[in-house]
Amino acid sequence: MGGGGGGGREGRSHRSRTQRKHFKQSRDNVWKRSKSDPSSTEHSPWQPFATQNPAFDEYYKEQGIVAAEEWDSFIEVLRRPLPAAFRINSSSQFCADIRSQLENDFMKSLQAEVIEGGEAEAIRPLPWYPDNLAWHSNFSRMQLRKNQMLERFHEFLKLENEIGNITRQEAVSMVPPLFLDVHPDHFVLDMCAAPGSKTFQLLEIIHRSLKPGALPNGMIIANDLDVQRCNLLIHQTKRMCTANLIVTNHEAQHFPGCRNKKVSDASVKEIELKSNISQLLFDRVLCDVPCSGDGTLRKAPDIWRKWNVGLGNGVHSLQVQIAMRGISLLKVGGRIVYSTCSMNPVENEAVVAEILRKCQGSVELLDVSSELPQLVRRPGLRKWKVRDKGVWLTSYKNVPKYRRTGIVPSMFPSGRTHTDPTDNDHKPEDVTAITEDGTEPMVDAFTSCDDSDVEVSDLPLERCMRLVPHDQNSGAFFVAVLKKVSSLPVQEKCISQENLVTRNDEPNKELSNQVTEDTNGSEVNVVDDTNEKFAEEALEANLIDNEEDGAGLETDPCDTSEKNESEEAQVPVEKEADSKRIGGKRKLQIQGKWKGVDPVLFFRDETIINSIKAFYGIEESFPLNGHLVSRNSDTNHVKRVYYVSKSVKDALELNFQVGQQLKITSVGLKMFERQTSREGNTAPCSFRISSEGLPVILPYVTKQILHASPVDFKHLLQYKTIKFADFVDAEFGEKATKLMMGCCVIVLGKGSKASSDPIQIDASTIAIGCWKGRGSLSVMVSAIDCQELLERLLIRMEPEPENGDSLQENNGNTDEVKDMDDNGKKEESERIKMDSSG
Ligand SMILES: C[S@@+](CC[C@H](N)C(=O)[O-])C[C@H]1O[C@@H](n2cnc3c(N)ncnc32)[C@H](O)[C@@H]1O
Repeated sequence: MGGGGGGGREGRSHRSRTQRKHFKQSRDNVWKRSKSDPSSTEHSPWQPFATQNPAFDEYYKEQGIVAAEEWDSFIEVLRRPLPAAFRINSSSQFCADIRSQLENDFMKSLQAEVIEGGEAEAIRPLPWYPDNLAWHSNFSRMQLRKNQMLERFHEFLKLENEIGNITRQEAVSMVPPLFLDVHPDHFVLDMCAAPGSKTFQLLEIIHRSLKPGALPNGMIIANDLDVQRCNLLIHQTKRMCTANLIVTNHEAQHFPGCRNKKVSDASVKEIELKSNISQLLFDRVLCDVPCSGDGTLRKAPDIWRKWNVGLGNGVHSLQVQIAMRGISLLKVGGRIVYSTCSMNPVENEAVVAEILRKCQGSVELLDVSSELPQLVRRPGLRKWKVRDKGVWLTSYKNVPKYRRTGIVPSMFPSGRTHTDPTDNDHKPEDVTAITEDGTEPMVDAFTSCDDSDVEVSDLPLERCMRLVPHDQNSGAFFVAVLKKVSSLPVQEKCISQENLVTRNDEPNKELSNQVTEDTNGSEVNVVDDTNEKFAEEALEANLIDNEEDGAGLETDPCDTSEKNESEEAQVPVEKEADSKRIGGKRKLQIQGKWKGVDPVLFFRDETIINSIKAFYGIEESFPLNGHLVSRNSDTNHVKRVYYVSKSVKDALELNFQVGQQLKITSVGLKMFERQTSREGNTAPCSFRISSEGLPVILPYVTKQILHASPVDFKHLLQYKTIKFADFVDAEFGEKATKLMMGCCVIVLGKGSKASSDPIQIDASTIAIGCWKGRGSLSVMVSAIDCQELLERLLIRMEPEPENGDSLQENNGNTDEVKDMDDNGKKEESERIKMDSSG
């Protein structure tokens, strides 16, 4: 079995409910106007969003991101709602089934529906995405919701999305992980990961093509600054059922290096041989930074109103800092992808150029034009201008002195400072008068500049790529792929973490631009106080959180919370919930080290572990010792035990050795859950195997496991509880009575007498957790997972009328079974108390 989706996850419904609030805070569906939107009132009729902004037009026309003759088609497409796109989870057990359903069923049945935009197909695979795994639908999300003819397709998307078999994600947002070239043994850092659609994609890649029960050697650390968005990330990635993920909550620009200084260089090798790691270094880094988000205008038309040049300018320096930290944590030879969903060269090419300058040859901007050849992309710009306070600036030397805290040299193509102290130290009166509030003047008489002054970068920035909406009816994105070819240049000064987290806001020129290699032992090494100050400007600039979450929103049947949805659009991503300004100083993490997050602890209670091993007959080849974690030091009260892969185990051990620098908000795959039963202590093992963990441990389970015939398996999913005497395969019922009281595993067998087959687990094996009570067997799988499994079984299984086991024939027996079930269910549900607290 694959690592993903198919096994089912009980308790998901509960999780969905509790997480819904956060999902409402995504940017999905913002074509609906919020009640809090000042341009809409409770009583006024709905008004379409204004999809224009003169400052936007002027800015991008001048930057020349598309040729003048293309402008009209560019802007026309940008004003249209974004068509929906989604990706099939390539590591899901049902990946091939779902692809075939799309290719053979929906592609044809949807064709008849009204299609806007004049495209030929209702849905089609994205040509540049491998293996027909990503799909474009010409229906917008709004159409999918409102059009009854599309209901079946919409229901399919919702269910498969919730289960984790597909992920709704904007097409262009799927591009950066593909260029990262991730392998299953890679350590990957996703620096700004929430809401997690790219993290999910990365997880799919490392989990692809694994044998049942096998885990990849690699792992992913998914980080986000925002605690609430970390919850979204956790919710999103839970659907993947992975033991190879750590979710952390740090400022990416200060992500801890976890270097174990106690390990002398001489002994590093020895420690590595013991399969520990002495430092967190990554083979791949995804740097999908916070940005102005104007590439998502089609999905989030509220950005039309909010857009101003300050958004991009304000976040440039933070973007540089985050990317530089990523590079310092990257292994030599490793790849980093820098991406934004903004079209603005100041957030894109300017950042890449600054990285290249800072790295002085230790990082190479890769030419990836031969990768994904069917993806239409535009080369990066080598020439752009900076706009500030209504003025076009072609070079830093034109920046008035009083603006030099806001506009930095790295925003310009040359990156040069031109530090002539007499330059431009006056405030142009007209500029001040018009643009004091930071917004763009509408009338722009004084802003023209001579194009002959425009700087041209001498760096190969054409290797960057910009995806524009009218090329392939998508959103916009910017991607640059870089390779670290040698260690970063070593600078004399290393600034400690303490210096970074508490300091004056005064720019410190001496410290500017210091970058040191993390392998040199500095914990935090991208230092630029000037940048820090601009990063704060970015916070004030009301940065736009520009990503889709794709997951839970759509699954909320009571989709009434317009307010929440659009309020989120107004909340700055960079609000830094945990940062406070005190007396002009900025302090991070003032709420203590853990900020309410309990540390992760290894679970080493041998009595419990041995009882689990003995009860389920878990083979020795499945490593349990050292791979189990919990958040509770009192093992008597541990309710859930999580499983971590070897790579994650190594990272956790390192984290202990370095004084728990990583603030971990989520780790591990829920493997065992304490289960209490009204029947008393009759169950010899108080932990059940959770549905998430089952696919991983299944090949190693030798006791408490039975094959059921397709018809009995289906009845279990349909009716949830069945008395032993009522199974169609009497032998199965008999064997079930002989199981020990407590949790057991029921595997879908192939024939009518499946109970007599030897149990063999392969990639197509379907299994569920059940509870063996005194008189019956009860399914321990959530309703939605039962529904999904049933639907998959119905598609997969051929009716076999002649042997009495066909699904059709079985459907004829429904009443009988249902009656039996109703009794059994009542009886059983009183006895089994799912332990969902704590
Ligand atoms: C463009 S979104 C990332 C989208 C995500 N990669 C995905 O595909 O779902 C940017 C994210 O950066 C986070 N963020 C903002 N500032 C950050 C910082 N200094 N460090 C880490 N994350 C930050 C925001 O909370 C936001 O979730």
